[in-house]
Amino acid sequence: MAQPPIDKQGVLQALTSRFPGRTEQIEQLSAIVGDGRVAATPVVVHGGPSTGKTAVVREVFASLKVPCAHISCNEHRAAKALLLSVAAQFKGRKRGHWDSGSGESRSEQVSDVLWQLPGLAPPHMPAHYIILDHAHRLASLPVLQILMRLRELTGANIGIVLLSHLAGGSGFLQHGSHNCPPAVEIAFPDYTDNQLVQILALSAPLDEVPAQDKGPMLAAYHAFLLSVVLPLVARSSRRVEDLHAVAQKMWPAYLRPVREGSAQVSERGRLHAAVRPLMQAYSQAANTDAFSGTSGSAAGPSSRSGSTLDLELPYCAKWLLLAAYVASRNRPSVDRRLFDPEHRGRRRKGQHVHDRQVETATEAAMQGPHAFPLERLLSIFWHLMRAEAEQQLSPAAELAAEVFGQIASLTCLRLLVQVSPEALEDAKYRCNVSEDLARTVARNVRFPLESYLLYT
Ligand SMILES: Nc1ncnc2c1ncn2[C@@H]1O[C@H](COP(=O)(O)OP(=O)(O)OP(=O)(O)O)[C@@H](O)[C@H]1O
Repeated sequence: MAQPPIDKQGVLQALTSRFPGRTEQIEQLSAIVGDGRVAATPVVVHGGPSTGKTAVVREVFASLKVPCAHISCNEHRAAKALLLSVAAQFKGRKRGHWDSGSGESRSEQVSDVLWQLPGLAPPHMPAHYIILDHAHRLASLPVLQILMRLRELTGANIGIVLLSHLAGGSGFLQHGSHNCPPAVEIAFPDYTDNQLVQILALSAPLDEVPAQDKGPMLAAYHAFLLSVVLPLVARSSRRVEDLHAVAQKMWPAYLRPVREGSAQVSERGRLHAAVRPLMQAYSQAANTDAFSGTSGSAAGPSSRSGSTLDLELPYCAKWLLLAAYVASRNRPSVDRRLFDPEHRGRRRKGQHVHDRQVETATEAAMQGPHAFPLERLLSIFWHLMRAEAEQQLSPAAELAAEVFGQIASLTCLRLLVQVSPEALEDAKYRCNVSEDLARTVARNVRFPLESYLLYT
């Protein structure tokens, strides 16, 4: 039976009211995938954790009824498993149900699966899409190149949407894959406080509130989010789920005076006083928690204890953190002196910190960490890795493969902060870890940090 035509305007309206703060992104994505033809270029949807990438992209596809396979690169990174899951989801869709791929023949070769694709998404039919979630985890793996060039390689009418914490232009697509076509980028910036309030207010517990009281109750909920939930949580986490969980815990206490008949819903001061003990208990609990407590404190992640990080961070992340620390403390002009073999040889003869260095170190400490482009971070990281490989302390090639995933993890932990999310080619980062912490990590991996800090 023929499908009724989609009311695109209605769909867009419904999507934008369902996802506050994402109107522009919904319109951009719908314009690309909504016309039934294949996107000429891959699409990279990028932004920090919990910025709505997965939810928005899935809903846009579902609402516009565009056929797609959704793959999480946290689960699948091997080419065969990934392609089998794509083929199974496309087949399941043809059969009218979704199939995660569990029943597929595991004896098939990658090439067998590839050649099934033109039959599942023929060139004369509407485009099918692969949505690759956490795509930065495929950076530097050959399967990413295959996926990016699927249409060219197989002739199937398949487009690709990559969801990632990193912009494609920031490097994860380019690294080792020069043949990839250029991508259209759609940025999902962090939400403002007002946008978070609008999002959280969508799930305000109003079901049991009589119709005539819903307006005042919703206004009270907004006030509650702004005066209780955001101040308590938003500095350590801006994840919608975290904020929502705290809102659920605190709301009954905030509303207790109204329930007991001792205050009106409009008496914000009295409602706030009722929830204050619970807020204090929450802050204290957070402060004694070595992880969330310090990240939520005014001092931020830079004050985390080194020993906690020693245990938590993977080896590759420690080297990235050290590279970031060096990048944020030294001026770019000293990189050549540090990493050029000739200069390095000279430095080895006298590794003491000279008087001038002590002065400039003090100046640098007063100025705080500099922002640096991703490209510079990677360059310093590769140099450190090369030095590490020379000393044969660890398998540097394996570390290199993990690098983009670890950058994303450090960004999630806010040890690395992306300071210019919109500027794609020159996305900039800042490393906020304290000197003590940097030294602890350096000691842990036996890295002579002192001799890499030239400052000027
Ligand atoms: N604008 C929004 N409106 C309503 N809910 C939202 C919005 N943004 C995020 N959410 C909700 O927040 C949760 C996390 O969103 P989602 O998983 O889409 O984020 P993400 O950017 O894909 O995160 P990650 O990169 O960590 O996978 C989901 O429950 C989602 O519905």
